[in-house]
Amino acid sequence: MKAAELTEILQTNHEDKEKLRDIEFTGLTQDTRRLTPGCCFVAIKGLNFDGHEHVQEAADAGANLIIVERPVEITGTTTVVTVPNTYRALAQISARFFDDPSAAMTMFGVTGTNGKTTITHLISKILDDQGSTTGIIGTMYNKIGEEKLPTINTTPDPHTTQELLRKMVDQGVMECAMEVSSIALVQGRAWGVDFDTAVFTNLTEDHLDYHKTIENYFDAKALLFSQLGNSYHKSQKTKTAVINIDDPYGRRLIEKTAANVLTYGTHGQGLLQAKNIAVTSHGTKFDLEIYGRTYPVQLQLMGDFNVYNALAAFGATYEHGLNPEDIIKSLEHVQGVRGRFQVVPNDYDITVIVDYAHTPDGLKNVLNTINAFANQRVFCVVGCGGDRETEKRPIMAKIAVANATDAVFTSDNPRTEDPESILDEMVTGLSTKSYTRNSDRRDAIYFALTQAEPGDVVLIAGKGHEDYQIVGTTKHHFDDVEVVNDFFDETR
Ligand SMILES: CC(=O)N[C@H]1[C@@H](OP(=O)(O)OP(=O)(O)OC[C@H]2O[C@@H](n3ccc(=O)[nH]c3=O)[C@H](O)[C@@H]2O)O[C@H](CO)[C@@H](O)[C@@H]1O[C@H](C)C(=O)N[C@@H](C)C(=O)N[C@H](CCC(=O)O)C(=O)O
Ligand SMILES: Nc1ncnc2c1ncn2[C@@H]1O[C@H](COP(=O)(O)OP(=O)(O)OP(=O)(O)O)[C@@H](O)[C@H]1O
Ligand SMILES: N[C@H](CCC[C@H](N)C(=O)O)C(=O)O
Ligand SMILES: [Mg+2]
Repeated sequence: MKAAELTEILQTNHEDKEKLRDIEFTGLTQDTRRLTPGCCFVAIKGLNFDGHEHVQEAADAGANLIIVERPVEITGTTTVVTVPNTYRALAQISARFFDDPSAAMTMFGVTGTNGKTTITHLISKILDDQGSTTGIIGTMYNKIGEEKLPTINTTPDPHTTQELLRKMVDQGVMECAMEVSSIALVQGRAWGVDFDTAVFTNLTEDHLDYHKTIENYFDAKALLFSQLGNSYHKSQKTKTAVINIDDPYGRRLIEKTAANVLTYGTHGQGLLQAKNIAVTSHGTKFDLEIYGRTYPVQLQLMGDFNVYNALAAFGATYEHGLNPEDIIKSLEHVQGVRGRFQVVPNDYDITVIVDYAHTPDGLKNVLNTINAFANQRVFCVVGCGGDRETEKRPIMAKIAVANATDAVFTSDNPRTEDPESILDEMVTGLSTKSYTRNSDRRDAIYFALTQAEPGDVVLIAGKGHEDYQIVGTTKHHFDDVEVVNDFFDETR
């Protein structure tokens, strides 16, 4: 790529623009550990490292161009250019380097505390059923058609994102549903993506260790909506915001966007509404109303919260031009998303549910859904992740005690924290009689399953699809569903 192209997109002074005139680069990276000769290296200041301290390494390894945001000293002939914000520059250069793939397809960005993974999968399923080949970027994996690639973050860094989007376009993907986390929005990971549709699910307490206040957390989510249509991309696509109007933060978001807005809800407001919702142990029924027309819907997905997820996916794909009957048919066929209200079949008439609820709101919703059909005991095995916000710990424990007959507290991913200290924080203020505690997750699951009688429900919350447990800095293999199956294989 000719660096001269960057003069249009980078905020540099005249002198630096001149420097860019005659350079070319063959690759792009923000990590010296992955640098190839002839490439452009962008120095990022992270939480653990500062790329600016690695610029000499980059030059020595043969970088043709180095982008920085503060003065650096290097020996050698590599060209160094300064911009105000290297993360933004990385997003912009990545989009250009991969020839702006998001502009060549329909991009659905989904943000909110809970429901992102579910909604991206629903959108993808609806479109696949219409014969599309779709992509997904999110928590569980990045998906290009049938191919699933492992991922570290819910929303990858901008370089990885653009590289993925380019692969998608090259492989015939025309639509991509992408989870956009609040942390990613603050860090500018999604800057180079030209979204057509932005979906807002809900906003409740989460990630306060990172954002500090709920207002900052809201401001982060709002960036997806304020940036919609304000980008420097080549395309002139129509922009749509699909917003949950039952959520007070959703109502505030409407003011933040210049895009067309489709509101959805279940409380009698919204252009798109669900009415007469009935939850059973086999699924959820409701009437979907849009612009004065009503359609009956029978989801296999459980829980009120999945009605919201279905509305969000309906709204996004309806605005994309799909026929309501076709969308509903697809929604009705979805059996579930892995680790989200996943029922683990067994021969003992115990309803075992593995669910990714790892926030207070998520846990409350899942327990409410269970209580709507359960008529015997409800066990709730749950923990809270280490090196994450501590505020949610006692709140989640109280929700478990209040909404389950038997609360069993255990470890989630303790990471570098002491598992017993996390449990101490969870049970603060609770009577010791109201719960059982065992920091070994396998033992805690076995304990609940041993106690359970036919007809009881056992919810195992917090880790959903995860097939690992992070203890210290080591990732061990651990899979809630597998542990449940081991129990039934071994002990009965
Ligand atoms: C706290 C946080 O957000 N960290 C993210 C951040 O890492 P970091 O700031 O630690 O980066 P760093 O390791 O200090 O490196 C800084 C720079 O120096 C470079 N470097 C470093 C060493 C070297 O020798 N040479 C070199 O060039 C690195 O490549 C990098 O460019 O940038 C990385 C690349 O984008 C992310 O993978 C990483 O996410 C970590 C793994 C993480 O756990 N993040 C969580 C908090 C997160 O982002 N979660 C959200 C929400 C999840 C959800 O709700 O679903 C998510 O989107 O995943
Ligand atoms: N619309 C919703 N409202 C509230 N809770 C929900 C909703 N959808 C799902 N949940 C609960 O939250 C859990 C996580 O759902 P999902 O993975 O779809 O959310 P997410 O936003 O992708 O989460 P993450 O931020 O961890 O990626 C589910 O297992 C369920 O318990
Ligand atoms: N995206 C969230 C997921 C939390 C899942 C839970 N199992 C944990 O590890 O705390 C995070 O990384 O904070
Ligand atoms: Mg997710």
